[in-house]
Amino acid sequence: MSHLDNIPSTPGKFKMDKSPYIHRLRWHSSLAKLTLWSFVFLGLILLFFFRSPSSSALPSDLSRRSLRTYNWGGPDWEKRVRSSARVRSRNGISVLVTGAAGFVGTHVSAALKRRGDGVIGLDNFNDYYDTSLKRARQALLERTGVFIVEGDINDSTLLRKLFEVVAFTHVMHLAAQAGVRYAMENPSSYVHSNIAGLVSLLEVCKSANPQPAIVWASSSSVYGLNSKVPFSERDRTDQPASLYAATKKAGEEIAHTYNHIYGLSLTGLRFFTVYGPWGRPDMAYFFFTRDILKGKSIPIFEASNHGTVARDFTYIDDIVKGCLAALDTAEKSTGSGGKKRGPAQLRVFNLGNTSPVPVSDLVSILEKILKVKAKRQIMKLPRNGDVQFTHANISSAQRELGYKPTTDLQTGLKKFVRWYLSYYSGGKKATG
Ligand SMILES: O=C(O)[C@H]1O[C@H](OP(=O)(O)OP(=O)(O)OC[C@H]2O[C@@H](n3ccc(=O)[nH]c3=O)[C@H](O)[C@@H]2O)[C@H](O)[C@@H](O)[C@@H]1O
Repeated sequence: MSHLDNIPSTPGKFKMDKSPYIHRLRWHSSLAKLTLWSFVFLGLILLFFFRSPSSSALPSDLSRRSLRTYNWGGPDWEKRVRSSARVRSRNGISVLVTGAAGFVGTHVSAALKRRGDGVIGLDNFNDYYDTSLKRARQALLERTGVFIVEGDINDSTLLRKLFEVVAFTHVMHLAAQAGVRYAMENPSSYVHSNIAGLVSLLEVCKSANPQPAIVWASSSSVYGLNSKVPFSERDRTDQPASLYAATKKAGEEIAHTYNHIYGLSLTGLRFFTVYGPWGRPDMAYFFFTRDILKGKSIPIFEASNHGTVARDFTYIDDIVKGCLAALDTAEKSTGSGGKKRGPAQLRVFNLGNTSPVPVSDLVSILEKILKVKAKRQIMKLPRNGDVQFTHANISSAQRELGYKPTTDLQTGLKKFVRWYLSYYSGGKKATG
């Protein structure tokens, strides 16, 4: 019997003894043991959080994933950061890319590096989906010379350290809790990443000297119940249909505040259902592919009265071009030392494809490419945040960013499937 077995788990486990004296003695000794073990336990927890001076300790009331600790710091680490952030082309920029092991983050980081910009990635490698895919993306970036620092955007000590080591000219902020439906399961992770994380990042950016210009990922979901099509940046965005959308909308308002008070240059990009190679396994096109190949049935949502559900699916390469153009046209922030010195740029752009495709057509395209008939299971659109359709008006991005999507869904899905088959035939399994 282990000595741990003596510790009562609940006061209810105490039995009444005949002698009140013996009872009191036992009670006192048990209480002493309980106190002792409580201290030992508390000590262990504190040791866990503070064992390294360069590890981050985060408030415990946030999401489960934020309790992780990360190791960073030291001369070797700083050397890697500097080398990765070194600008190698004339007029190049140095960019901190948050969410660099994510789908869009990986593609944007690689594209920036390819043209000679300095890039440092930051990612917390959370387990919202298969982390081995994130690690594979990390390995891919490492081969191109991009170092991803492991850490959370809520860790302001780490962020400040990064700005101390590198005078970033730009921040490409892509770290977020993504996914529309998962917000019902884990609401706090959306608040943690998309609101608290954004504020933590902007706080450090506003105090940096020089302040960087920031481009960040908003979402088409901010249009929510808006029924005016195509969605224009001027349309109302005050009817979000999911908590995810609400946190992205909150992000846009927070961006306004930091622009207004501190002179930060801020550009929000409303992405429309981005897809492509190295994509996110939680997205429909990805798990439809997996399940069609497995012979599993796939749920296809349909609105009431057999209404079509459609998305303005946008190919990753088009999105990357939009991101780079947003960075290149971003004006400098105007503040310094946390003080605004003049008005600064504040923009928001739709980055979509401008041709919505019904989800059932997406499935037909996949069937053709995979040469497998899907087991379609038509379901009512769940009332958990999904909107019936999205459709981007991109004239503003076209005018100011030179943004012009060129990949249709069929071409883009072919490229995705080619990647999917080669990635998962290389011994990797699509889990889920
Ligand atoms: O555009 C955006 O801003 C958003 O795009 C996607 O959200 P969503 O369009 O809902 O993408 P999927 O989850 O891949 O769904 C695509 C379509 O398939 C439908 N769907 C989804 C899941 C399913 O089981 N069946 C089904 O028919 C959805 O209703 C939707 O019309 C991303 O997941 C969000 O992170 C992103 O912010």
